Amino acid sequence: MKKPDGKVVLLGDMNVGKTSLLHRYMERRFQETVSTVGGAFYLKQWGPYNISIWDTAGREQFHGLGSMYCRGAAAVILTYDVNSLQSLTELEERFLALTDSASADCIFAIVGNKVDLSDDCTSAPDENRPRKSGASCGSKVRKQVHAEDAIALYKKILKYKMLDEKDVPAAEKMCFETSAKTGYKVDYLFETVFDMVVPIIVRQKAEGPPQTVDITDYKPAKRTKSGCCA
Ligand SMILES: Nc1nc2c(ncn2[C@@H]2O[C@H](COP(=O)(O)OP(=O)(O)OP(=O)(O)O)[C@@H](O)[C@H]2O)c(=O)[nH]1
Ligand SMILES: [Mg+2]
Repeated sequence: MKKPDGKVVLLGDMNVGKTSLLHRYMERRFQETVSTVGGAFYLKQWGPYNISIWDTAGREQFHGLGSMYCRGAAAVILTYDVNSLQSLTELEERFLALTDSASADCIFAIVGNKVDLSDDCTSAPDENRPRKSGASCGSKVRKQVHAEDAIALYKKILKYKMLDEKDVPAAEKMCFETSAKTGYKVDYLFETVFDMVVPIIVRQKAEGPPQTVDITDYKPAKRTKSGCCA
């Protein structure tokens, strides 16, 4: 297997459609999924580079693995379901801290999936009315999360990472709405992210492997009978 040059990780609550987005992009179809256990990855050739795209489990019981998958990541795709405000809230409360192990110049994309269930309900919410889950809008449900909510989260992420807005891609560019079911904006999402990841890969390669000690390589010195080291 070719060694990946860079890493992109999908994070987000269970059921938001991370696996379905990856299937749609890599296999060009929408198929029934089972809830992910642990994590899995695909390799994507992008120009001269191999990019690994990691699909992680949203289930709480696998939460501890998240920061391991994020280690050294050049991009993190934070995914929510546009019909679940809770799934957006979880990104900030549960998933953002997992990205501490990502590359220092990691880019963040925020993706609202399942727009096919509500895409005729894009008008701004009535601020005086609570956002009721499942409220009807024509034949579809009213969207619970709007583009401005995702943009607000992006700005919170910048604060959390202590990044200046002028040094990173604009929020409007990094917040996407997709449908893994219809394929809406799925290619656009991944390809925008891959293009942005290339300069990070180039820098990571120029700097060489991270200066860390691999403790699995450690072999204790042989002890002689007298207790001194050989
Ligand atoms: N209508 C619609 N359903 C979707 C879409 N994407 C995913 N689904 C459905 O939502 C459910 C969950 O999708 P998954 O891709 O397994 O979700 P996940 O985020 O990988 O979930 P975990 O692996 O548990 O973290 C499945 O029944 C999918 O068929 C979409 O864009 N539109
Ligand atoms: Mg999954």
